[in-house]
Amino acid sequence: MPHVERGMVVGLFGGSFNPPHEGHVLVAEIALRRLQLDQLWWMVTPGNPLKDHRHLAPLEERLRLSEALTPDPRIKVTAFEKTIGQSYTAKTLEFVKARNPGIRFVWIMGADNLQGFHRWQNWQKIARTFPIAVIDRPGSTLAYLSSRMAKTFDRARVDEDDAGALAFRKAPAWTFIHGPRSPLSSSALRQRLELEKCADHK
Ligand SMILES: Nc1ncnc2c1ncn2[C@@H]1O[C@H](COP(=O)(O)OP(=O)(O)OP(=O)(O)O)[C@@H](O)[C@H]1O
Ligand SMILES: O=C(O)c1ccc[n+]([C@@H]2O[C@H](COP(=O)([O-])O)[C@@H](O)[C@H]2O)c1
Repeated sequence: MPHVERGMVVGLFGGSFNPPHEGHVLVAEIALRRLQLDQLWWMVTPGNPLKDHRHLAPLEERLRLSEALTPDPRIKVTAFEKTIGQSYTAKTLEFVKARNPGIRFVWIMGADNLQGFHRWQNWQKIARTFPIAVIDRPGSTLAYLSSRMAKTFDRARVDEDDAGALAFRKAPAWTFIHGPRSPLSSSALRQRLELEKCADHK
């Protein structure tokens, strides 16, 4: 787990990063700036519990590519979930919180994940324990209108103009951050790579 100093504000950005891309970097940059983070932990998951792992690249490769994409020293690329044997976010966050007293954490995710957040293990516990920042993504901008998470925690929504203080709010507290958006996705990149491979073999 990355080293932190007491009093820091740390964003936790979990993902498959299969492969990582500039859309992820944009999310990290927006989160660092708008949430006024001291650090952002780019947490490469051993495997999203809800995704098929057949096309998941090895963790070492996803780590290496993530590191190459993120020169900002405030971004700490880590795969500590593998070390602690965890892929459920609720469990990981419980562990992180217990190990780091005096640190303020914010969970960060793209707007597409807001739509399915109610299928995550102990999702309500996550939302009642950690402030959450949802970053806009093409195709999911209106997700907050329909998602179960947004409806359940409607009254805990914080105006994005106050995102800089989100880490200091008592959970449940969440915000939806609009701003520059990237249409990139790992699945599109994987598809393109497959097509290129097929073309090479012709
Ligand atoms: N272009 C993007 N804009 C905003 N958020 C994004 C973008 N791409 C990924 N994210 C967010 O980054 C986190 C990690 O995403 P992930 O590694 O699954 O990438 P992905 O591009 O969504 O992958 P896939 O296409 O395989 O589902 C998630 O919270 C996801 O919502
Ligand atoms: O804990 C869960 O049930 C859970 C279900 C789906 C996704 N997650 C986490 O959400 C993060 C984003 O996942 P992904 O695959 O969209 O990049 C990553 O850290 C996953 O481990 C967690």
